[in-house]
Amino acid sequence: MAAPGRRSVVFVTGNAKKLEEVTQILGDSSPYTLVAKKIDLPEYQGEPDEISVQKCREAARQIRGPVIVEDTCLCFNVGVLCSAGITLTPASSLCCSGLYKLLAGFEDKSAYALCTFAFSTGNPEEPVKLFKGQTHGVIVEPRGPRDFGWDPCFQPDGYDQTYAELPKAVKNSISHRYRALSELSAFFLQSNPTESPSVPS
Ligand SMILES: O=P(O)(O)OP(=O)(O)OP(=O)(O)OC[C@H]1O[C@@H](n2cnc3c(O)ncnc32)[C@H](O)[C@@H]1O
Ligand SMILES: [Mg+2]
Repeated sequence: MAAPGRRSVVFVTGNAKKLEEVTQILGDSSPYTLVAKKIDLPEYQGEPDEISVQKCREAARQIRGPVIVEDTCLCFNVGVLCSAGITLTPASSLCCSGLYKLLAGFEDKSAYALCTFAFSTGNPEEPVKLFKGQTHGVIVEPRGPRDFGWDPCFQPDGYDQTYAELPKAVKNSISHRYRALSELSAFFLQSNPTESPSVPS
């Protein structure tokens, strides 16, 4: 239940680790309460923006009200395989060691994690708003706990530990998710200054 006086927004995700991070990033002091709904939405294919819009529209249709969804993908920069980059979605997901091996023959192991939050007012006539965050890094041989997706094989630029090895608080202060959530919070601040979510700076 949302605390009295705090705005609540439904966040639809089927991923408990993602929800855990979002909750930690927003922190207790946020005047904004996330009401999590575990719904396994279809895994749409396409460009990241299209995926997020479709996912959000479907979530809003099911919830019948304002809703947030989040979509994350790991994009490789190797121009040889695909000039637009390769996006890892669950439909094409590989285990971490597979991911590293996939890039083994390529010199360019750079990649970026892209997170997109999508917000719908619940009105299908209104456009879905997108808020994005990116963190750049390299794909390395997996290191660290393997409890969250590709964290063991993504080493953010400027660090010698992978996302999985870094303390959670550090990942949550530099991550793609943190950056996208900052954009979302700024939007809520702007649109409703008295009842808005905040991301600690
Ligand atoms: O219900 P949703 O929110 O869609 O949850 P999902 O697990 O399907 O999430 P995505 O489609 O956004 O994510 C695609 C894959 O990327 C993984 N992933 C997402 N965020 C990650 C992160 O911060 N670190 C590592 N892996 C992540 C996730 O576990 C999925 O296998
Ligand atoms: Mg998904």
